[in-house]
This record gives sequence, structure tokens and C-alpha cells, in this order.
Amino acid sequence: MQQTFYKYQGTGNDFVMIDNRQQTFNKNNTKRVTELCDRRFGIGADGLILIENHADLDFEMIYFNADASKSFCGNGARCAVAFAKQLGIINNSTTFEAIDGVHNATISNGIVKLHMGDVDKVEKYKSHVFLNTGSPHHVQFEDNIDTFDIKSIGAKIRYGAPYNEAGSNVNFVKKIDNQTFRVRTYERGVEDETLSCGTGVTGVAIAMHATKHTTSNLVNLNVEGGELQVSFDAQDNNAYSNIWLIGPAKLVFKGSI
Ligand SMILES: N[C@@H](CCC[C@H](N)C(=O)O)C(=O)O
Repeated sequence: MQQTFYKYQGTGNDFVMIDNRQQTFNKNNTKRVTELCDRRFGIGADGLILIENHADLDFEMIYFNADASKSFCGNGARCAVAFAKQLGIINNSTTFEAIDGVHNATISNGIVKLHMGDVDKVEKYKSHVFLNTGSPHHVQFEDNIDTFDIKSIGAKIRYGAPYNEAGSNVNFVKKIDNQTFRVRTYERGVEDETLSCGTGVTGVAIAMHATKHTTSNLVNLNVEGGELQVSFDAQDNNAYSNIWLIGPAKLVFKGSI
């Protein structure tokens, strides 16, 4: 049977999107997920997203990495909001469910503002910070960020102790000014650098604030695929709430396979 799909991107993090409200896609078929995400033999994407009906909320987002593993995806969620608007499921604001819980979002002129889950723990080490923003993130400074071999060093950290097989996403950061950071991310589940990672830049913004590299609670993040913003409220106990990820989400093309 032919499957209609849409290709979306959020600052270059790209996704195959499927309207699965009629259950036309078998979500247990992980082989199909990896085939569709394959850049040579399939459509090609960093991940695949299903939009499904939800009993109480506007929709449910089901996210798979390109290797069919599951986690929360910030850029994918922003694209899911744009896709739900295109499908006529929502207007300019929404409440939906994802693997990490319920999210609110607004969309205006192609810019999606997504409410992220609270971060209640920021682990600070000598060389890096670790935190979970819906997905696990290792954050470390890298001065030679433009020439650095993100894929091989990222993979070593992702597969090494203490993360091991379960892994972590790995973000390399260079400070531009008090409110602006350049970020490159190695993504678990894609097992390569992606052009942007929404949960990653959220983690970077909070890590930079927690380690006093920024005093601002609105941070600009320059990634390979464009620009994102993260705002948040810092609590007294190193916890963060009212976290918003802001940036563009665009339809690239529609097809059937
Ligand atoms: N690209 C995503 C993160 C997707 C999940 C991640 N690869 C993981 O497995 O933890 C984003 O925009 O947040």
C-alpha cells in the first residue's frame, strides 16, 4: 500500500512526518522506520514522526530516531506542531502528548514556540555538564568548533563511560557573547552530527546559565542549520522551569512511497 508522507525540517534537523490518525502506518515495524529514514535507499531523515489521535489533547506525537530508537525530540515536536496546523488539527496554539509528557506550543508565521519539560537536575563536572531536557545531553566547550571532528569525538563520548550503550547526545559549545553560543551536536540514534538538536540547544542554554557563562534567561543558539532561542526561569536550587524552545519549522515536500 502507498504511504503518503511529508518531509519537514527545523533548523536543518529533518523528519519524515506521517498522519497516522487512521493507523495506516504500523508503528511496530521498526525496519520500515529505518528504511524510510535511510538517506540512500529511502526518503532520508534524522527521524520519523507519527501524528496520532489523542483521547483528551489535540494529538499525540510518536518520535523515532533514524535507527528507530525512541526519545523526545524538540525540533521534531516543533515540526509536529507545524504539521498539525497544516493538517487542520490545530490553529495557532496546541496541547499535545509526547514520550516525555504533555507540551504546549504556539505557532505564528512559521515560528514555533514549544514549552519544554522542567529540568530539575543539572550535573556539573570539571570538563562538562550533563542534564536531561526530554533527552539526555552531555555539554562541553570546544574552542575549535569549526574544525573539530564532531562525529568521531562525539561517538567516543556517546559510547564511553558513564553513558555506554544507552548513550547520550553530545553537544560542543563555543561562547560568542554573554547571550549567544555556537553549538554542534552529535545525536544518539542518528549516530552522526545533525544540523540542529532542539533538546540539545535547550540543554546548552541551561548548562551555560548553571555554570555562569550567561546571566541572561533568553539565550541565542547558532547551530549548523540556523538559529534557535531558549528562554527559561532559574530556580534557587539549580532547577529550571518555564522553558521555551523557539524557532522555525518548515514543510520541505510531500510524497508517497
Ligand atoms: N533531534 C532531537 C533529539 C532527538 C532524540 C535524540 N537523538 C536521542 O535519542 O536522545 C531534538 O531536536 O531534540
